[in-house]
Amino acid sequence: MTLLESVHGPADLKRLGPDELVVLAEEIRRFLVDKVARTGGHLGPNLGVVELTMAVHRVFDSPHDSVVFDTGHQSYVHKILTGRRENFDTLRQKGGLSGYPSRSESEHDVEENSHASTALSYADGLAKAYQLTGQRRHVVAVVGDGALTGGMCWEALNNIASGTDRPVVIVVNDNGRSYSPTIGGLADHLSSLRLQPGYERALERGKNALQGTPFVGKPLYAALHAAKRGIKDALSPQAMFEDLGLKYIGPVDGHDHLALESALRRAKSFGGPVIVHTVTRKGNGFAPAENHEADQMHATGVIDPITGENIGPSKRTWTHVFADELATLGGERPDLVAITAAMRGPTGLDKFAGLYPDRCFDVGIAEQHAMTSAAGLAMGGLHPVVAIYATFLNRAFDQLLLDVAMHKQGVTVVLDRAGITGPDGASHHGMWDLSICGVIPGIHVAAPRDAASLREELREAVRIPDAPSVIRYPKASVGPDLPALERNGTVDVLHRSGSDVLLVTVGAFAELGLAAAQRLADQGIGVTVVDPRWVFPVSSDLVTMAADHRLVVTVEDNGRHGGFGWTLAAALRDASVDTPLRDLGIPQTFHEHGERPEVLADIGLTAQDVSRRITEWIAAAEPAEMGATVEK
Ligand SMILES: Cc1ncc(C[n+]2csc(CCOP(=O)(O)OP(=O)(O)O)c2C)c(N)n1
Ligand SMILES: CC(=O)[C@@H](O)[C@H](O)COP(=O)(O)O
Ligand SMILES: [Mg+2]
Repeated sequence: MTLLESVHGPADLKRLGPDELVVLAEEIRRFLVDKVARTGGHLGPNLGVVELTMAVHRVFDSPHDSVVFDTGHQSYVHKILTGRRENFDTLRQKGGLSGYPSRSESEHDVEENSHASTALSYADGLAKAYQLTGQRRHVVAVVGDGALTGGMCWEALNNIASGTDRPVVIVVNDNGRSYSPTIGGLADHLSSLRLQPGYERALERGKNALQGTPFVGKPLYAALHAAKRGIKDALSPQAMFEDLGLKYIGPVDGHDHLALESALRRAKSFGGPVIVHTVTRKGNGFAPAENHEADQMHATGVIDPITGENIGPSKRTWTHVFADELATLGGERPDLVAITAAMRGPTGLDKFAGLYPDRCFDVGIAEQHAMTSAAGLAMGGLHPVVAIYATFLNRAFDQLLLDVAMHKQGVTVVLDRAGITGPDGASHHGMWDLSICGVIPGIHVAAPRDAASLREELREAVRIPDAPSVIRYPKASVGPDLPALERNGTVDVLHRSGSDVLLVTVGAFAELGLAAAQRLADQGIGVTVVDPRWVFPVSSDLVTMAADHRLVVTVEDNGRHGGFGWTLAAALRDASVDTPLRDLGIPQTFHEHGERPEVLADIGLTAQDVSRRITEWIAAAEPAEMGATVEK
C-alpha cells in the first residue's frame, strides 16, 4: 500500500514523520498528473500547493478549524487529504467531484464560490462568529497572489487587522502568477519580500541556536528579535503588513515541509491576525507545467501525462474569432484600447496585446476597477474594450450602470463564457448578464449567432460613442455561418415556413432554433425564426413581427428572470400587442457542473425540447388561453 492510500483524513496525515511527508508529496504529485491529465482541470495551481496544503492540515484541525481556499481551483490536494481520493476519475464531470470546494461533498469544505478574492471576507466573518459564540476555532484562509489583486481582499484585510484577538491565519500562496505573471504594486511588493528569503532563515537559525543556550539565550534572542524589527523597518517592506496591524511571517519556502509547519505553528500560537507569506512554484514537479510559458498549466484540457501536450480536440472557438477581429480593428482604430482582469489569454486579448502592447491593460483580478477605469479611458478620448467572462460582470454591475452608462461613455464590454459554461459549475455559468444589462438605461447588447455576426456586431459596438455596448458569446466551438434570408431593421430573418410561431433565438441558439423549426415544419407548424442581433434595446421591428404571429417563443442562454424574453414580453404589452409570448431560458437556480451540452439537455434547451414545448403550446392554444406570458 502506498502512503497516499493510507491517508483517509487529516488524522492519518498528522501521524507521518518528516521522511514520509516527502514521499507522500511525491505520490500526490504523481496522482494529480495522472488524474488531471485524463479529466482536465487546474493542474498547475494544485501542483503548487501540495506541501502547503499538507502543512495546513497537519498544523490545524479541520473541520473544527475552518480552512477557506480563495477561488477554490487549488483545492484538489485538500480533497485528496480529506477522503475524496477515490473520486478523482469523476473530477468536474456531471454527478462527479466538483473542481472547487463543495459543502455537500465534505464537512472540510467551506467556500464554493469560484470568483476570486472572497476568502478573506469569509475568514473575517467566520472569526467574528466564533468569537461571539465563544468557539475557540482558528480560521485559515489560503489566498493566491493573484486573488490579492482583488479589492475585496483589502476590504477584508482592513477589518481582519482590527480583530487583534481573532485567530485568522492568512496563508499567502505567492507563486508570482495569476494566469500570467501577477501585475501591480502588490505583486512587486511581494516579490521584494521573496527576494529576502535568507533574512527569515538567518533569523530562524539565530533563534534556534540562542534558544538552545539557557540564560544567555533568552535576552540575546529578545535583542535579536528587537533588531529584526529595526531591520525590518529599515530594510524590509514587509512592515506594510505590520503597520496595518497584521503580524507577518515569511517569506517561507512553500515546498519545505518543516519550514511551512514551523511558520504555521508560530502563526497558530499567535492567536491574532497573521499573514504567513509562502513562496511556491505553480506546476511544481511537472516540468511541462513549470515551463509552460503562458500560464504554467493554470487550467488544462486532456493532456499527455508525460509531455503535457494537449491531446483533446482542438477547436475554433468564439474567443478566437473575437481575438482576430479585435486585432484587425486595432489597426484601423488607434483609439481602441483593451482591458483584461488578469485573463489576457483566456479572453483572447493576446493577439491585440502583441501588436499594440501599450494599448492593452491588465488590471489584475479587479473587474470593478476595470470597468470604471474604462469609463475614465473613454472620458479621455479613447474607446476601451473590456474583455471578461460573463459571470464576472456580476462584480462590475454598479460600475457599468453608474460609471459607464450614467456618464454616457462609449465602452464596449465583451463577455466570453456567456450562458452555461459547464465544468466550472454554478458560479461560473454566465447566466445573469442579460438580466443585469436589461436594467441599465441606454445599454446596447448584442448576441452574435455566428462568426460573421460577431465580427459585424463588434464593429457596430465600437462605433457607439455615448453608451455602453456589450457583446456576449458562449464557451463553445463557433458553428457554421448562418446567413439571413433578409434583414428587417436590425432583425435577421433566418427561416420562414409560416406565421404560427415567431421563434426568437438569442445568439448562438440560432442553430437550435433552425433545427426546432425544421421539426415543427414536419408537423405542419409554420415558424419564422429570427435573430434579433441586438437584444437590447428591444427592436420595434420585432414587436411589429410579433403582431403577425399566433405565438412568440424566445430562447436564450441566460436566466429567465429579467432576461431577453421577459423584456420582449414587456415591450409587447407596452405596444398593446396581445400575441402570447413564452420564454425559454436557464431556470433560476444554481446549476451543478457537467459538460455544456449535458447541462443544456438537463434544463430543456435543445432543439428537440424546444420543438416539443412549442408543439404542446400550439396544440393546447385557444386564443383566449394564450394570454400567459411566462411558461409554467
Ligand atoms: C472575480 C474573478 N475574476 C477572474 C477569475 C478567473 N481566475 C480564476 S483563478 C485566477 C488566477 C488566480 O491567481 P492566484 O490567486 O494567484 O492563484 P494561483 O492560480 O496562482 O494559485 C483567475 C484570474 C475568477 N475566478 N474570479
Ligand atoms: C478558476 C478559473 O481559472 C476559472 O476562471 C475557470 O477555470 C476558467 O475556465 P475556462 O477558461 O476553461 O472557461
Ligand atoms: Mg498565483
